[in-house]
Amino acid sequence: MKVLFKNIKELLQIRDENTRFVSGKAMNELPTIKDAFLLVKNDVIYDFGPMKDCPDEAVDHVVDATGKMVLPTWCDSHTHLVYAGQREGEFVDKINGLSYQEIAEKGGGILNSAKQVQNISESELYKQTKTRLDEVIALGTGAVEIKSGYGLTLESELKMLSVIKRLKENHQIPIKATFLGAHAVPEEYKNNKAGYVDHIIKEMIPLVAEAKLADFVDVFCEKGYFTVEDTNRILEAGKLHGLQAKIHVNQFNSIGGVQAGVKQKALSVDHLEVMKYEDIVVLEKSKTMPVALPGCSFFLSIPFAPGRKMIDAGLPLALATDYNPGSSPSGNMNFVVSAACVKMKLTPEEAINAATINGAYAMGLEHKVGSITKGKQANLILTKAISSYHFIPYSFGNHQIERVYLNGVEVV
Ligand SMILES: N=CN[C@@H](CCC(=O)O)C(=O)O
Ligand SMILES: [Zn+2]
Repeated sequence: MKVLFKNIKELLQIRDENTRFVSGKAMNELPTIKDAFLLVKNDVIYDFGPMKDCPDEAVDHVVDATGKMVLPTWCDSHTHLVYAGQREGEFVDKINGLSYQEIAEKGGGILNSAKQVQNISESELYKQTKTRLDEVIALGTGAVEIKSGYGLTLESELKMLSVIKRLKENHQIPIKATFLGAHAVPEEYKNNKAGYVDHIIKEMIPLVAEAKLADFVDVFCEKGYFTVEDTNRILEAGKLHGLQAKIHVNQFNSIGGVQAGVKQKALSVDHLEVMKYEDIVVLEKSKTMPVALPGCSFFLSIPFAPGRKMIDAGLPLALATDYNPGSSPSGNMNFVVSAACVKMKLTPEEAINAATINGAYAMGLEHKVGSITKGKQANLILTKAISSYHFIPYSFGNHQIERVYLNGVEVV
């Protein structure tokens, strides 16, 4: 199957295959070609360049992109898409003055979602999640990471991971699965957190890894959840079973989670709303991708990750939605890109890099998606007719997507 996009007003995020991510000053560069063509052959980007070099060959389908732009689909490297029911009651509690921690203390929060996941069938959980996945694809997401962590029992964690496995089988976009058994301490272990950590290490991780249900291991390293010591122990166990780390750190407190992530060679450290000087410094010498989640900051009214500071210090940065029922009930990467510009003072170039190539790296998918590169999967956004790509983050709360293509085939 051959598809030719021609007369593209501007083709965004052109990279060679050696660019794995961009950092520091380079984040402010977004390589483009104006008046371009792009040829898809057999699901992948086969060729692209200026219109004057457009090949004159028979194709199955031509897309005339006059006035419109083409860019790689968004890479959302941090989501909790698998959950049951909703938690809008907590949203109202929050409006009425309760904090995230206070809601968790009275049985809401992650434990509320865990109860709902424990009481739902796998097929119903799959159905609810598939709807959300289809929605985010329509919003331009073309690669996604999905975590467990609302099961908190072996059976329910496996249920969540099995749902992710089925999504992988039935969807065209690359999906990575992360085991997040250490998301919260379940009710049964309320007075025995060490017992739960042991259960994760001795029973859960070996089974999950053996069944090949996860690509990564995650821990919510935070006061009231899991300590740095717990985190190190769990990540070591994950490593022994072939699971690389991607962890929740510094959402409310800087307690050494970033340092633990770097020590354990985590692929990413995510949240980072509260960053000390030493947290930024330790990342400078690592290959760990910092991931900011502006939707969570917006929804919980907590600080935004200091993205400007991190990029100015020479770091890379990725952006993700954190789509989940408690702290970010939205999987809209278009909003995330806008919020990063408005609230974190990223330029449109930095935000687009953070939401594409750097997001791909944060999932270990940079060889497959995240840029317009020959041989990468042809997961593409065709915008509406827009005056410049700055209009993408500028038009916040809206989106500029006319069509989404997966493997070169129009899906929306
Ligand atoms: N912070 C920990 N986990 C999720 C929120 C989970 C929830 O509130 O249900 C997050 O990434 O924000
Ligand atoms: Zn999260």
